[in-house]
Amino acid sequence: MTVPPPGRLIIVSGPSGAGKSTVVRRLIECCQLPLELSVSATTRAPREGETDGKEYHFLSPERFEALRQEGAFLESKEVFSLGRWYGTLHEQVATGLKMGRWVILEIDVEGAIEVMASDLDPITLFIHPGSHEELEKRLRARGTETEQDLQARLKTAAEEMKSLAHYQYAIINDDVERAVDEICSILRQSQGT
Ligand SMILES: Nc1ncnc2c1ncn2[C@@H]1O[C@H](COP(=O)(O)OP(=O)(O)OP(=O)(O)O)[C@@H](O)[C@H]1O
Ligand SMILES: Nc1nc2c(ncn2[C@@H]2O[C@H](COP(=O)(O)O)[C@@H](O)[C@H]2O)c(=O)[nH]1
Repeated sequence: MTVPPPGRLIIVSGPSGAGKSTVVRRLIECCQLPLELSVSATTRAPREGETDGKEYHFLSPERFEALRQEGAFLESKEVFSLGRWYGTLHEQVATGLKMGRWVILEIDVEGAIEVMASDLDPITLFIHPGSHEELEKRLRARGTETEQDLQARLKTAAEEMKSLAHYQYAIINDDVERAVDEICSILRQSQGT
């Protein structure tokens, strides 16, 4: 039986609305590496068009807390301080890495810093849109948040920008295809290291 080459862990963080999901989706489509997204668990409600198990595992607060108590999460955070939890499941990561996949965690800064301190040796990327004005424009255009939620996301964004120095690479997502090319080159260069 052939043993697959070892997998890698990749962390993608950045303010809500920076375009992380858009860029990661495209990266997985077009970068010739065995990339896969780790599907996080969350207690937030699904948005229109989101499917359980695809964008997230949508859980009740009780189920999420039970999993937390069991130690099922590599990390979990109450992102935006609005009572909604998000977490990376150990099993998602372990299964992907064992199969030689390059597993992408799309997670907030606090969760990312926790994973950086582990022995998983992640490649770390911080995606931002170039300006706070552009971020607000994108979040408003996406139209998925209430005004209260949007304001919480913008406030958190200002805080998250201060953590950019914790990351190995900062990517400006001013153009999706350009950002994807840049990230794909970074990942390819790290192959074999
Ligand atoms: N380079 C870009 N230029 C203009 N609009 C963009 C760009 N990249 C993404 N967008 C748009 O910005 C919005 C936010 O993108 P996306 O949902 O991917 O952000 P995100 O960082 O994953 O947000 P969240 O953290 O809230 O999940 C979307 O409507 C998306 O189509
Ligand atoms: N610490 C973690 N943060 C996570 C995880 N999954 C997503 N996120 C972060 O949440 C925000 C908001 O996501 P949205 O889908 O509600 O727009 C996003 O910016 C991610 O940074 C996780 O498992 N752990």
